[in-house]
Amino acid sequence: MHLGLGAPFTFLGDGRYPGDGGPALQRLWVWLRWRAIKNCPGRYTTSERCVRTEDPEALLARGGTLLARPVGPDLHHPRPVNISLPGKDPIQIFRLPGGGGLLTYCKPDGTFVHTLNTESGLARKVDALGISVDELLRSEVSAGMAAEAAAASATAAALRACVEVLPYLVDSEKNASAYALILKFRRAAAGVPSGVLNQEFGSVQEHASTQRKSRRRFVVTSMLVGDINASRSLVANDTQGRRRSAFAEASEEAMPANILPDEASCKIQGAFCYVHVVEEVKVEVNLDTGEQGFAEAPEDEVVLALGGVDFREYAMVTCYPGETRSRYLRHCDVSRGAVLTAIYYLNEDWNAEDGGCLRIFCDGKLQTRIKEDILPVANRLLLFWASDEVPHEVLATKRDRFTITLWFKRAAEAVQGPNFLTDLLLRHNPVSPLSMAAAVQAAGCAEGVVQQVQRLERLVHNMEEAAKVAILEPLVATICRQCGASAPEGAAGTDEFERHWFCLSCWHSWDQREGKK
Ligand SMILES: O=C(O)CCC(=O)C(=O)O
Ligand SMILES: [Fe+2]
Repeated sequence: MHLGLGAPFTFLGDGRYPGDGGPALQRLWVWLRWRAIKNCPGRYTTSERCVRTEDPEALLARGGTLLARPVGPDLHHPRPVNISLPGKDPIQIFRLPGGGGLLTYCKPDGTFVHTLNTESGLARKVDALGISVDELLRSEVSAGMAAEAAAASATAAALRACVEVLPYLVDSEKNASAYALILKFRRAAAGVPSGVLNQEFGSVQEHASTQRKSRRRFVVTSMLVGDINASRSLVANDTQGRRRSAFAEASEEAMPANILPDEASCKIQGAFCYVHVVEEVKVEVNLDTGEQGFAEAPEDEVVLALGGVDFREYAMVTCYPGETRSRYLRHCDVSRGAVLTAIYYLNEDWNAEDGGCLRIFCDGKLQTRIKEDILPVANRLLLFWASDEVPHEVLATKRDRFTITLWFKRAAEAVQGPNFLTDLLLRHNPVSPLSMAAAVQAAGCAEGVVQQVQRLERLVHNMEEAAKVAILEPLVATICRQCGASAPEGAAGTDEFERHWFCLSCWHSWDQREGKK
């Protein structure tokens, strides 16, 4: 039997992660019934009783996913990696030919809980377990045929690259991005001799370790795009030749901080920056201005509009697969309560024939006049207001199309809504150099609320997404929206404060004030 390593990436699963694994994973998928594990994209578990008593190797053999143990050398036979963590059930991982894997918890009563993992799901799990990806990859098949060896090394390189990037992302970024990262790296890896890949990824890793804490986000983009240089800020000339900075105050320190996080506060080489903002100008990024522009940055409407934008949502790496001619119909980015959309494109050698333009329409609900078609070429940063003034759509793409998107929002927007505490801790980041507490303070929250945010931040620090949700949800349900007290005895508000929780003492002080009137 041949496992078809020459045709990897054929996993279809439930259609949410096409290509995020190989034929062996697909075979497992159709053989047993799997259900998604909550908050763990690309990971599934099965409740089929018949496999509970079957160890992973027996299960894989019975499912036709594993060949009989080889007699001679050099047959495709994955070996398991065993992991024992103190206080946890032992884990056994089989990485499957072509990508993805079976991860099994071995219970003390002799039963097994099997999980099916797409390649990106596996990458996230490896990252969360803190195990060495090399160890896992050593279990990768060593294939005899050249084409198969190349495919196997492409999947291995992609997995390694993804696992190296993940520690620099926060949980929600990991969840949103791992799949796109795997696809991106795999494409980069296919056909590239592994020596070259190692060089590329190696240098990033070196860079990453020196920058670890302070500039994590920079690491990610620099890794993906390669030619983005650290510098100060984005300074631009508008069509009248006036120098303008799209980003905030004219102080060197505040400048990169206030609107874009570290990675984008850079000199963007060869990029165009379309700022569909106050005036409809197309501004070209001046490549050589460096810092000189700052002092002249005008106190104009752009600066005003971006003032108080203290939060951004997590960075989202997106892939629009070419295979399915993916597109995104006309819409405005209003649902997130953001002020500014920033999209960074990652596609080398993109041509008009590849489709996938971002089409921006002229302002107006029924307006069909096209303002601009923007090719998603590598290293292009696109900024536009996330308002109903900028209707746009992504035209059908013929190639896989990769982007990183950030939404920037004002503090007041970020702390709205009954679930704002969970939202803050799971989906939002303060714009550097603000700490979360400082940003929440700037949003006008009471000191008690700021302290709760700090406490909860510490509590869930370094936890996996699912654990964070499980811990935060019951805790925040009874925190007073007004003063931040933990108040199981309180009561929810009404009308526009429906589902907002308030402590008895806050209710009491409002009652008193009402009484005095
Ligand atoms: O990828 C793009 O060019 C735009 C995507 C978009 O409009 C969105 O995510 O809201
Ligand atoms: Fe959009």
